Amino acid sequence: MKGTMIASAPRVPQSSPFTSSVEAPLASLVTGLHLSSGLKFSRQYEGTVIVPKDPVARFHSLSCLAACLLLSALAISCLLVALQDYRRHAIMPPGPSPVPFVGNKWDLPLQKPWYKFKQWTDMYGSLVTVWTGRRPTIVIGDPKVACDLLDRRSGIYSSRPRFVVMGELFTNNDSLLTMPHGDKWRKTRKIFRMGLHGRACESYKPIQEAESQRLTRDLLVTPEIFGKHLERYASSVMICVAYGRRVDSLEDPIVKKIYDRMAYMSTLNVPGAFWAESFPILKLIPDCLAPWKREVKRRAKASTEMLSRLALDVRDRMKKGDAPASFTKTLWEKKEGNPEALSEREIAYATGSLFGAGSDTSSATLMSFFLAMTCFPRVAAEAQEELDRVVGRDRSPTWSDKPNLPYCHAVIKETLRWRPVAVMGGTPHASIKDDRYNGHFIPKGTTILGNLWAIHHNEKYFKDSHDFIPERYLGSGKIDGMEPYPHRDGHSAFGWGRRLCPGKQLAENSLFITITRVLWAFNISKATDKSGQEITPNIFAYTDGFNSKPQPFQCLIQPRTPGIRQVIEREASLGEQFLDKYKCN
Ligand code: HEM
Repeated sequence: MKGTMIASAPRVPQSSPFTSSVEAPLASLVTGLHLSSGLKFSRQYEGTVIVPKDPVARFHSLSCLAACLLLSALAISCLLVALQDYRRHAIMPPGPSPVPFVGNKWDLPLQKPWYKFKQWTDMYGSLVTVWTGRRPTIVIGDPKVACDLLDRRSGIYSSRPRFVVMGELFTNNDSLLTMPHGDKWRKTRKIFRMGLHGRACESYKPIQEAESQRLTRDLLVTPEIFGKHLERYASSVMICVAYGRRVDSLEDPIVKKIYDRMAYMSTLNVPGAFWAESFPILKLIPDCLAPWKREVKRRAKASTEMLSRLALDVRDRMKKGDAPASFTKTLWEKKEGNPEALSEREIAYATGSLFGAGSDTSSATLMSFFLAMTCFPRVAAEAQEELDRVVGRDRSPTWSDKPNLPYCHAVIKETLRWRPVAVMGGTPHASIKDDRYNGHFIPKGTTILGNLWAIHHNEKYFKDSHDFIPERYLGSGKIDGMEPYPHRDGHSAFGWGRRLCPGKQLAENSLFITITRVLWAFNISKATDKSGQEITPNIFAYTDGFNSKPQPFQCLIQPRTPGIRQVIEREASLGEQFLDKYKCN
């Protein structure tokens, strides 16, 4: 008690930090707290204030008291927040126990989280809540629940979570993939429908056909680099669809630039790479103090310039009358005299989204098909029997054969189910309204992941789910004892509801024309090592990341007959002739 004096409230000196009528009671509380061990609290209520005599000690004492008060306030707020979170945890779907404020950060694996999420689905049920800090993510592991929420209630569950760095800073949310639900998304989505569905989609079929003829010849000449051929095929189709120009090799400067952009974008979405994702306020730090932000903006500017150049090049070719049909051409045509149409920048970004969303997904799915054919030779033999019966050996399959090839069609569906490239369901959804489902509360702003690894390997719907069995999709589609899949496609590889992949039709056409051609043309089997032993690829060896594809593996790709070899050569020359108009210097 040394160095303090007791004074009555009206005598608080004017120089005191607590002078106003509001602050005076606060002063008494502060002081009371500081000295609570030696003074009776009742004195506060008597209006007394305890002030140290010595000004330095007094300052010291007051600042300690202020710190104590702040700490106590902080502790109380933390407690209240933790209590509120505890209540939220209790009413939301179950999941691994979160640590206050940290959530399940330490439970989350750094790689291939879909495995862990499936384990949690098996433990906790079809809806699992995982907390990143205080933000909930609900992981769906059952197809019926995914359809109930993401399809049937798509008015609520069709937004995207906030992507501070990739969405807001890098693309200004001009990329459809990360665009939140709203008018801009609706307008862009409409444009995608117009440019990729129905008649537009039909107009791209000749490109897909000619490119698949070229792919078949590539596989004939250098089968050992089949993975590269599949990537080139998918890239060329996407660049043709997007800009009306094809690419002959993955070394094409345009492809390299686009791949470089995609590689950079994938670094922006790595969890934990940017503090601004957890603390969005950091986005407001001035550029001069945030080198990371300067770099993102520099790359964004270069990216916009590249995409704009590609889009403007189409417009220039249109003026010269030298632009074949393409998505960008359609957008420029719609822009003519229509003030509501997309701006130049929006056109550049809309078309820019196509390549990122469509090339890797298509080539990865085709890689999975090759893996399945290597490991399940019975299936390839069944499909070839169908192809020989329907198509014969004098020509390769074409679009008109589609209705007569149910087994091949089932192979395509089974590929999409067996190893979905967007293994976590693609970009997560987010809810825009509080909701309830099966007695659980799902608050507005919750991130929702449809974990396709759990959904497509849910044993209630798919027996022996890691076996490649196209017969699941034949007949009634209902296998004895199995629940019927709640979506008519029999899988959810293209996502759900209003966010369903707008390139689905285009992708399905690509898969049809390439898969039937490859099966018609080649025998795919296991490669052998130096001692003649068969090499069996690991059907679980897949890459990590947003799109998961098979790790490189070996297989033997051989033409089925000498006659087929000749047909491949002949058709590839016709394909090359058609593709001439898509060549760009
Ligand atoms: C096998 C090939 C493909 C697969 C498996 C696939 C799968 C997906 C999935 C799962 C989503 C997320 C859906 C959701 O959020 O519910 C998606 C979105 C999207 N896909 Fe695809 N996709 C493929 C090919 C394509 C192609 C060829 C294009 C373009 C021509 C494309 C363009 C898009 C776009 C723009 C989105 C974002 C839609 C939005 O956020 O509103 N995709 N895709």
